[in-house]
Amino acid sequence: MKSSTIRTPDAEARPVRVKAREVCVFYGPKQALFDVSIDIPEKAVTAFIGPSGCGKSTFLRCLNRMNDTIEGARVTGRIELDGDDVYDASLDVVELRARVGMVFQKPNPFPKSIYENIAYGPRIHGLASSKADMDGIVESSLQKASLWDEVKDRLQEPGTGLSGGQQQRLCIARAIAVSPEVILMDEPCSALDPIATAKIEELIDELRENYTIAIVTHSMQQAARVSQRTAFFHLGNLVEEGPTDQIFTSPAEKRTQDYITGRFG
Ligand SMILES: Nc1ncnc2c1ncn2[C@@H]1O[C@H](COP(=O)(O)OP(=O)(O)OP(=O)(O)O)[C@@H](O)[C@H]1O
Repeated sequence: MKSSTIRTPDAEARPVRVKAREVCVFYGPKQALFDVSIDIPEKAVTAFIGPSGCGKSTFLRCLNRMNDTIEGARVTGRIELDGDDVYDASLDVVELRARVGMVFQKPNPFPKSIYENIAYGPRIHGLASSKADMDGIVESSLQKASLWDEVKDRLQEPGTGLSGGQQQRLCIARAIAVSPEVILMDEPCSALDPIATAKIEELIDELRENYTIAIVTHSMQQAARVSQRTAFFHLGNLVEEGPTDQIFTSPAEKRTQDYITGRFG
């Protein structure tokens, strides 16, 4: 596939980082996704919305092969990251998951210190050649996740001792620490209170300057606040996708209109 660009409402055309074509997913005999094709541009947030069970998380997990970990799951079609076939048999999946990081619904820090939560990934990927190097990666990752000031004096304390919102920012810092190109977020605020949610949304907005972000959200308000592009899924189909303001104000499809006006969902 040729490289291309895509327009986001805030800026000039952005290069496409992730290309999915005719992606189908099966869980055993049951088909959960039907021929999903989408381009995801860099330095923008793409939101996946739609009613429960429509396949948003399933599709997100295709992008870094997290579905490989689900027994009976099968993916067909093609997904490219910067032109590389994500499902190529010779591709190193551990490497892929460093390039395409993931943040989950419930914050899931390792049962280790705050420092170790960040240092673990860079260590296994050989990204630091000295203790000073590693200290630098830990600090800059926590800075980028807007957590440094809150934890700099307690780096040796357990990550699990932080508040829910801090834990989620720790998980974002952990993803950032291995220098990903893409960050996937699966309802990253669903376990958080409104103040912690606002902080994460602010952070997502900052992160998009440097990363390609795809986020699954149940909240249309959140999609409208944080994303530049929105994709609406229904019953395993990608119904339509486009600039967020267009999807919310003048969608092309009646099903999208019905969903965003609360007629179902
Ligand atoms: N591990 C699994 N095994 C079998 N079926 C699954 C599995 N995970 C998801 N499914 C099914 O695939 C379909 C899509 O689920 P998915 O979780 O991707 O939807 P979703 O839009 O993210 O839903 P929600 O918003 O409720 O999280 C659903 O019918 C679901 O039951």
